[in-house]
Amino acid sequence: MTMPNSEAATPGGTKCGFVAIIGATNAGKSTLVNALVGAKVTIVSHKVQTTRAPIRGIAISGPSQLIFIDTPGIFRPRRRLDRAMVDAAWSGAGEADIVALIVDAARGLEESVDAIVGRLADISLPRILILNKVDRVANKATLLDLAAKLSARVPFERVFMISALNTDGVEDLKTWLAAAAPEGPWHYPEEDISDAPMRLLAAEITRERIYHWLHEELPYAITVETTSWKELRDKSVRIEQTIFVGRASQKSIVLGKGGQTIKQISSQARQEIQGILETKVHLFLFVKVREGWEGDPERYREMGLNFPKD
Ligand SMILES: Nc1nc2c(ncn2[C@@H]2O[C@H](COP(=O)(O)OP(=O)(O)OP(=O)(O)O)[C@@H](O)[C@H]2O)c(=O)[nH]1
Repeated sequence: MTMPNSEAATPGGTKCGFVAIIGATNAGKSTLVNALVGAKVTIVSHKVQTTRAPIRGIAISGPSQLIFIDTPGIFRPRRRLDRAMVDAAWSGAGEADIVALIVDAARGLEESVDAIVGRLADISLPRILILNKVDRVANKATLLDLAAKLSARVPFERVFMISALNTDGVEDLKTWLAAAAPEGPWHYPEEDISDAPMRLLAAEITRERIYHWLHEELPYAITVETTSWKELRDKSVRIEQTIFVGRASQKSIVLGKGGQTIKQISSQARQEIQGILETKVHLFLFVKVREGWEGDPERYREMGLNFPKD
């Protein structure tokens, strides 16, 4: 494995593994990475300063640093942004040390899983299969059946049956990944992991809240940037963020009637950021129209994506 950032080396016996998490929408990728990363929330951003694919989280297990590469769960991309994200996902998978396919065991072998498995066969890297949501499967024999069907399509080094939500089996998975990671220096210095990306994490939290409230009304991607971060004397933190939308009509959707929507988004995002920082947070959100950004290669680069050619 190449080590572009050798300055981050931790001397003696360290391991560092890139794990690409591949799965259909709703398979539980975020829940799993959050469970693996644990209380020590690190990078959970689509926009980390990396030349690799976007990173969803970093976990430390003994001498091993595990870096989870994000894969958006869109496998029928129509828009340019979606295509860029899917391309990033697959190129990320190609650069990883291990590819982990996560499947919603309660839904079984649906079409989207089938499509992913078909493409997985082209990647000549160690693969593992993670059957998630086993808490929702009453008949455990169906799990073995599903594992057998998927393994017949493409061989896996190992099959894990977990519940990311209850964290059942997550520790075993983490221990296995940590042992399987190749020897080498850590890619990210520990202090970088916990400090620098907080601005990105905070932006991501707001973006998630916007999607939560508006995913049906706002089919277009929006971006959020943390523009200011100040620690005040009373130890509280004042954060300013700008939400970029593609059109004026989207701006009014984000604001909502009488500013009600943005108020909800702001309040929930503030509480979540507050929970992570463990200090009082003042969050100020601004909405700006940035027309035509979907056709602007620079914006893609900012998000760590390549601009897809048609
Ligand atoms: N019952 C149960 N629900 C789960 C489990 N893991 C995840 N979920 C739920 O499944 C839904 C989707 O989980 P996410 O982690 O957002 O899935 P994702 O794969 O990251 O989704 P995308 O980012 O949209 O691709 C959420 O409602 C989770 O709470 C699990 O082990 N058991």
